[in-house]
Amino acid sequence: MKYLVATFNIETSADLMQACQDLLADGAAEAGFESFEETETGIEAYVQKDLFDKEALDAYIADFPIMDTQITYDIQDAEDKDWNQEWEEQGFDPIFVGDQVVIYDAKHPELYPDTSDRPDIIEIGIEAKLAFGTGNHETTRMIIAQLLKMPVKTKRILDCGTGTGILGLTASKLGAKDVVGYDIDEWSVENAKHNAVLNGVDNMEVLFGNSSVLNHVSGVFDVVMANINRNILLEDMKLFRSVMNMGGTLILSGFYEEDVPVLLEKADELGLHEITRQVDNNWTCLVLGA
Ligand SMILES: C[S@@+](CC[C@H](N)C(=O)[O-])C[C@H]1O[C@@H](n2cnc3c(N)ncnc32)[C@H](O)[C@@H]1O
Repeated sequence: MKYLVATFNIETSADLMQACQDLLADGAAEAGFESFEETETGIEAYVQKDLFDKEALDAYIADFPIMDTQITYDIQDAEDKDWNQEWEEQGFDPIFVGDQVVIYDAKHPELYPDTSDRPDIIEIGIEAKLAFGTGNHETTRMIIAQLLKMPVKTKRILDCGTGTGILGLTASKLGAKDVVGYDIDEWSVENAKHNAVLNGVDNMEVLFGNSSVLNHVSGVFDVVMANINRNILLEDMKLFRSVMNMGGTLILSGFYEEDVPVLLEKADELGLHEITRQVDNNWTCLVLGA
């Protein structure tokens, strides 16, 4: 897989730098970028060559939400290495969500968790490859934590932006009747399907595409989960709402605490109300009820 690396330079005042870095990362993510790293003068990020949407990136920069900010970037081929292999070789340590769920690297037996004293714990093996979702990120863990508080047994669950499939797999292991996941990244779709097989989950369907796939999914869902980013959530909340059943729940994450008001405003327009929220390291998870 060929990657490009971009070095973004942001000219702004010192007190706005962090906000600019965060916003730029959001915008770049929509143009296909991943693996963001803050530098002293901006950010550095990687993008798969065939996923790079230059037009979207340039449009975002041209219309950057913080005034009087100059953003330039330099982009070149990333060192040609097998990212996939490097990621897999590193492995990741088991990640516990409370004492009910543990996510472990299925490729690395030496990193398997010792759960002998917790016979009831739900174990989820993930081969992450390049997809997002090992439980290492606050947003993933918060959604799982919220899911654990809900009646999931026999419910229908939708996992938007499924990544490795981790949220859908957890729902399935909690006894969901069936799960539908989707992702705009083909690699993630393959990875989520693979992880479903790995975990013996046979009631999770994984679709390729954005929220428009929901127009072709029949029936409604009891729980809709989406860990994407503020702008996509704002765009897609109406569709999410349209596939929720009466009394259904929407769990959102992938945004910062300062984004809550605008998301709640949208929720209100759609007849959704806040049930609870969780914040971890400024990342936020909102649980909304119909
Ligand atoms: C932050 S990751 C979340 C992965 C996983 N659900 C988790 O919670 O760890 C966001 C995922 O959404 C996908 N994505 C980004 N924009 C999307 C869109 N418009 N529609 C569907 N998926 C999208 C990305 O490819 C990525 O896999």
